[in-house]
Amino acid sequence: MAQRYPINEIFQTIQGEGLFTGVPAIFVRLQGCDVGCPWCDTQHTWTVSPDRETNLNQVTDKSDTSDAWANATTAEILNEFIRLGYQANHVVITGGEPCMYDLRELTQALAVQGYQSQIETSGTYEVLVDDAAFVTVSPKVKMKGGLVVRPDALLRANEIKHPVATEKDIDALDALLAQCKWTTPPQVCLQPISQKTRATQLAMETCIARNWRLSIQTHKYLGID
Ligand SMILES: C[S@@+](CC[C@H](N)C(=O)[O-])C[C@H]1O[C@@H](n2cnc3c(N)ncnc32)[C@H](O)[C@@H]1O
Ligand SMILES: Nc1nc2[nH]cc(C(=O)O)c2c(=O)[nH]1
Ligand code: SF4
Ligand SMILES: [Mg+2]
Repeated sequence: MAQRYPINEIFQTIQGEGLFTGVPAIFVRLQGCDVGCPWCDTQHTWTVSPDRETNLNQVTDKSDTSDAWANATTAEILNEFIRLGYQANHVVITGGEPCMYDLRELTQALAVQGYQSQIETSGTYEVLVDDAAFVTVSPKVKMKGGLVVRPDALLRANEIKHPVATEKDIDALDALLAQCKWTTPPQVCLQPISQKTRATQLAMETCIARNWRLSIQTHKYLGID
């Protein structure tokens, strides 16, 4: 039986974060996350509630954020891109926590159809994706229930996009980086949490000192999805 993915929303916009900032992208947001970051900007995706299941056309290009979700196969997801006339060839799979699901079928099909896929993950689950997928791991400092960033997820990362509020977040990142033995180290980006002035200042200063990249959530400054 074909794998199904719980879809919170599908929409086309500009990638607002990380190394691909500015790239037109189709976003596929999956429902479900048990990491519980207190500052998470997508808390409506945390719970997969059976009584909030709906049809796929209700969650594509939806105008508001909601916890409604639709189960869809890879073929149905790809058909939605065509039906909606999307032109972007970069596809961002995010959530929620997309790596709660086996993403190999979806990312392999995207590659066959000529799309480049990018996964946004916290690194708390095994990253099951096509070899060609670009993986962005966003480690979290203190996670609920003792969840940790998996070393294998960090090793698969093409980019580490670390959320920053205070110095302790930089220290936690340094400790993580010291543990990993990469042959090609991933790009490190610092992303200030919730556009806070102090966090942005700290992230900028640290990026300059370490030669890292600053990732501001440009879509929030632009007022787009
Ligand atoms: C909503 S998460 C979904 C994907 C996955 N669960 C993760 O955490 O990477 C997407 C990205 O948004 C970041 N993020 C979430 N809330 C944020 C906030 N308030 N300020 C800055 N970044 C935030 C996360 O760290 C992650 O890089
Ligand atoms: N424009 C835009 N860029 C993004 N980059 C990562 C996002 C996410 O929620 O994972 C996101 C998002 O929600 N919107
Ligand atoms: S892991 Fe991602 S989706 Fe889950 S709570 Fe944290 S920021 Fe939100
Ligand atoms: Mg977002």
